[in-house]
Amino acid sequence: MTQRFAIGPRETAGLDTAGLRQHFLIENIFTPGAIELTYTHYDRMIVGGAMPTEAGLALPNPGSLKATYFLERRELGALNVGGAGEIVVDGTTYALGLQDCLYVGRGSQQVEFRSVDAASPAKFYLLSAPAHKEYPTTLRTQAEATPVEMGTLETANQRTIYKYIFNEGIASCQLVMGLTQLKPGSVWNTMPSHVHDRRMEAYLYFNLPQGQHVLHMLGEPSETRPLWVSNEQAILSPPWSIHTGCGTSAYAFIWGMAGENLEYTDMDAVALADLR
Ligand SMILES: O=C(O)C(=O)C[C@H](O)C(=O)CO
Ligand SMILES: [Zn+2]
Repeated sequence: MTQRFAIGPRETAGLDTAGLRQHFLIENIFTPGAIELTYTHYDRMIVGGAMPTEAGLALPNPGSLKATYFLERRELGALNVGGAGEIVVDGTTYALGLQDCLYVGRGSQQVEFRSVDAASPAKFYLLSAPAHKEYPTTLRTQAEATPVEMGTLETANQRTIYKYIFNEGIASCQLVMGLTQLKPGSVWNTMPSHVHDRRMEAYLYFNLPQGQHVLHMLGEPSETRPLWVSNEQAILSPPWSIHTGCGTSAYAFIWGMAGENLEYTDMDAVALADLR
């Protein structure tokens, strides 16, 4: 498990492109036959991916957690963006189709990720945050994640937001997780932009057609910075940072947060005129 330290707005403003990428971009989320994990000190979120092929992949217990097992003091969200898959939690098997999400509660000792067909492997995007109590392990399919329509085609930000783990969906200690799909012809996400100083956020950009990319924007509203992102790469978004993106085509992304509360609507909009 690699590690990222938390840095503040002043330090961020002084970074060059390589420095910005080193702190805020996670280039490798899905490796066939492996689990990739990055520990960020923003709200101690762990961001990663599990891409099982022929064999199942067990959630490891990285030494740096100093825990008896990964979820001894943590909760986990896993959202599948690949082929059909299964997650086995302490002997119970959950089937996850495309864009289904499993919440795994604190105290679950053995978690294994499997693909139904190694030729079309599942890709489980993983987020894990510290947890103070046990909530039941719960599956929510995309069909159950009530869609909310936002934006318009005229402003190129027409999109559907699916919420899975939040105060009115799957119960959790602090993890919030969902997915946004842009409509064809729309390219702007999280526009108008916002910050939420009470929670960090992580983004996985995916469903980008071959050769298309996203320009992700971060930084304080008065000091923004661009970062080019490829398909299936993730971004760390500090609580003080805007996070908005513009693609060279439509795309999707998984957003996830940890921090003070579970209310999706807890965000402070930034007026376009105030962005610099
Ligand atoms: O496109 C959007 O708007 C989003 O998906 C926004 C994220 O859900 C988010 O930033 C939640 O805080
Ligand atoms: Zn946000």
